[in-house]
Amino acid sequence: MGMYDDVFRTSLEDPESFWLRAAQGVDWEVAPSRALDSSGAPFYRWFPDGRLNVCFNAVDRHVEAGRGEQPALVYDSPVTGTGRTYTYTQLRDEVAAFAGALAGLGVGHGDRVVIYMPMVPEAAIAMLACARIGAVHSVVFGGFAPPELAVRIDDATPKVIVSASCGIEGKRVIPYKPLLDRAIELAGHKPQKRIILQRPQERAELGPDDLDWAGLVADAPPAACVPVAATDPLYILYTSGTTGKPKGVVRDCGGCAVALHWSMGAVYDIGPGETMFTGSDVGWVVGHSYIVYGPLLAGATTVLYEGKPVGTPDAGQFWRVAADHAVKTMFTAPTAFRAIRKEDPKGALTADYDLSRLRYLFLAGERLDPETYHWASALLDIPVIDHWWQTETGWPIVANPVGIEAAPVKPGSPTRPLPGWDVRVLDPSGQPVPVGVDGAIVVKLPLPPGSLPTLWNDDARFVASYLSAYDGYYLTGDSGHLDEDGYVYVMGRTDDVINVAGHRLSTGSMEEALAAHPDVAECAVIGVADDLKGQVPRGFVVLKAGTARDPGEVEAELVQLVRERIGAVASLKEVAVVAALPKTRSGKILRKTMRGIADGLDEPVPSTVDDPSVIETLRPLLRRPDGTV
Ligand SMILES: CCC(=O)SCCNC(=O)CCNC(=O)[C@H](O)C(C)(C)COP(=O)(O)OP(=O)(O)OC[C@H]1O[C@@H](n2cnc3c(N)ncnc32)[C@H](O)[C@@H]1OP(=O)(O)O
Repeated sequence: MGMYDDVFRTSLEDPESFWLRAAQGVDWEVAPSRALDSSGAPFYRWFPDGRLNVCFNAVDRHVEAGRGEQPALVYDSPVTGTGRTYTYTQLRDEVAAFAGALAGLGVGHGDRVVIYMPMVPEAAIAMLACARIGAVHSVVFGGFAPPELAVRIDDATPKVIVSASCGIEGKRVIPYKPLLDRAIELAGHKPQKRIILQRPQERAELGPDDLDWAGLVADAPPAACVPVAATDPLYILYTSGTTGKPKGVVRDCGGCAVALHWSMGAVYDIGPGETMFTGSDVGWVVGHSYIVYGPLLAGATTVLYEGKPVGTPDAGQFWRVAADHAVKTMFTAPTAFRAIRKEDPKGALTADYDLSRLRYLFLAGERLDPETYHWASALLDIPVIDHWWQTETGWPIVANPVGIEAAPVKPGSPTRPLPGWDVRVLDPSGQPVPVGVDGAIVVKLPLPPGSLPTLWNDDARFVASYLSAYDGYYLTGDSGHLDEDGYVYVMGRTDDVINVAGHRLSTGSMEEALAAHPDVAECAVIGVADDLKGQVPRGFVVLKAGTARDPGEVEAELVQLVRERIGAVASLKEVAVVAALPKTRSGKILRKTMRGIADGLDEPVPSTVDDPSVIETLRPLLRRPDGTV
């Protein structure tokens, strides 16, 4: 039996000892006497009597251990032509100062702070500063439009919002202040203050409730780390559900610190002094876990990159970052590699850089297609590791744990479940499906530390969304199968959530946006396969009877409407006005059938269809975006 089998078995047979041992990798104010509290099942709590501070673990303890001069965070920004390295001492001082500024505004233990920022070091500093004083941050991805930000403000009810004057998207400067002002206007909850980081590319005009980051920090006394309960929330991160209202995934302090610290060694093979580069955004869980908390908890160096894989200015930037900062482990989404490959099919730009320190490429966020896997493997000649996880889980469920024991790779599979994750595949009646047969991928409860204990202020939705489909199991919402070696194959979603360039988006919320147009009677949004982004949404609308508008005009307005309501990141570029949508006799729109036809599958028309001719009329339009056959 191999090392992986041993560790995996122990983690499931004796989780108590396994996770208490892992907890020793973290510094505690009060060490936990036990790992798991099941008394409130299905609500589980990890390290119930432990007390710690996550910021202390991510920053201060490395200074105290004598590594204050080691680089902690490297900011690399081709879009501004600037960069900066923060040592652990410098990072501690900046975080303590900003934490002092927040405390001066009355932010304390349990208060929420929304962070709406581009990829600047101050985003990570703000997150760590919240953790330092026991406040709960909620980072909102900068690509979301004001209505999406407003919904999150209303749910998290923050005392303070931290933002910046602008973000930079390639060559475009995007002023953030008007977006923030609009969101606050739309929200019912009004935060007391907004702190704005002024950037030289576009300065914001500050109003009476706005405070300038630099001025505030200059006058702030540094704040000390406040120990909190391991079960206290560290952050809330919203993720798309099937309806328009996003789900506020809660992460607790103790579980997050222990699991991320453990994963840094076991999964990513990163230890103190080594460098990890995660090409993502702090607005996603990948950014929370593996740009900010994971590498810092491990005492490693993290690279925070403000740029794109291509176009800022070229497809060699990931290689430049890897070479310049002696990166050992790189982590990004498959889309980023598909974009690089499209620009530089032979990977010729790698020749310009010394990649001898790069040991691993990790990919996640969407399905890794075998073609991209083979291309990256051949180009880099290092292990390319597909892994699968979710905002809810906080760290990987399935991966090839190179820090424990590397398993043979099977392209198309992220390998086997990691220790702590008891993954099963079930049929609709709750029975395990045979090897090779697709079903719902679930995880037997309790989930390991670091995964969501609940949804913010919504225990009922937590149970309804994740725990009610199969008693005793967490429903991942992904479908797939296991093979004879226990390898997991994740094939798609079981709901209407789609994955566009590694961004999880709700077709339901796009439909809500389309339905808000005064000329739209009904609509459907489906995700269709896309060579670059994995999936892209396509919208189909039926106009209200008697509408005399030009369909092309309405289509363009609808594309713009989704951009304004959800954000450019939704990437809804195609909306078609149609005469009717295919439905069952009971009136349910046949989205799955539409999806199958659009993806070129031999999709059977269900016997419950009301009017088969509607599908036949739509078929050419579904197959080809321009309607040609
Ligand atoms: C494992 C758990 C998880 O799954 S957590 C989620 C992990 N996912 C990720 O890390 C995301 C990976 N994807 C990416 O980083 C990007 O999509 C990459 C690959 C870099 C490509 O970026 P880009 O060329 O901008 O395409 P895109 O599809 O992301 O963007 C579509 C439109 O949205 C815009 N956008 C994007 N980000 C922002 C932002 N922060 N602020 C404002 N706008 C943004 C883009 O500019 C683009 O706009 P447009 O349609 O071209 O006008």
